[in-house]
Amino acid sequence: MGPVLELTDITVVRDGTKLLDGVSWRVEEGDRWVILGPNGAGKTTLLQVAAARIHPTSGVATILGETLGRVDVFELRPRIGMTSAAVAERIPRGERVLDVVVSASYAVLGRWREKYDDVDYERAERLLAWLGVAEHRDRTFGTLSEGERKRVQIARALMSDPELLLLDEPAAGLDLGAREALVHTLDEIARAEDAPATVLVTHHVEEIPPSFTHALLLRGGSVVAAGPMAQTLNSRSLSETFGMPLALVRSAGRWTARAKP
Ligand SMILES: Nc1ncnc2c1ncn2[C@@H]1O[C@H](COP(=O)(O)OP(=O)(O)OP(=O)(O)O)[C@@H](O)[C@H]1O
Repeated sequence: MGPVLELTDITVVRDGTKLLDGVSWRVEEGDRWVILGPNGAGKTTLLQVAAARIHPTSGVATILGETLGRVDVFELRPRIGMTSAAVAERIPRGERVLDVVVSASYAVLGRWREKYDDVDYERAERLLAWLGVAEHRDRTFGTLSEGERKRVQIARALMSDPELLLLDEPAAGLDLGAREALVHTLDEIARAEDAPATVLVTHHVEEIPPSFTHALLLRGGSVVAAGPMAQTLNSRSLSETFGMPLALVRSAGRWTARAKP
């Protein structure tokens, strides 16, 4: 089996601006990547290419063995689980939580017309339980707290048993307790025996689950460093990525960073 994702020298241009500039990146089965970079670095754009949501302007993007431009993306997308603010915005606020999750089996938002089997509902309930939000199954999505919504979205992303899981800032907007609980859950998901290759986008090294294996650092649409965590993520590479002197510390598997005086 080839790589889960392979990008070769991809560029994304919008309105004459290069949002991504010559990015090459390879994700193998079993890899768990974090993408770090400042605001506007191109992280979401990169994830959208990986999710087959946008095509690169130049370069080659191969996702799950299929090359963008030569594949029906509507067949490819259900094989990819994704959470992002943009996806969350499209979830109807009046939708029942259980339906938000179950409707992912057909890669549709808003439960209408499709028929689901008992086995789909059982899987959705198991996922909600795993994510710790089973008791909210009959609430409407709009009544949940931000942290609960993030968990429901992750359950939804896992519903179709994806081969690639993409998480765009899943901890954004969470309080400290909710963030820590989510990092723990993401760690559990990543450690699961049949876990899909996973990519997590964040601004904060504190949000990297201990079991994550690789890091890609992005600045101004270009890769500063990419590879196994131990060789890639350090004070020097992080300082270059964020354009300021930073001290990075790892303790008990978790990372913290602060500006150097
Ligand atoms: N259609 C567009 N035209 C011009 N510039 C765009 C367009 N879409 C996005 N951009 C710019 O591309 C850059 C990269 O955006 P992107 O959302 O990928 O960054 P990001 O690293 O995810 O940022 P953040 O951390 O703030 O979410 C930003 O500077 C953004 O303003």
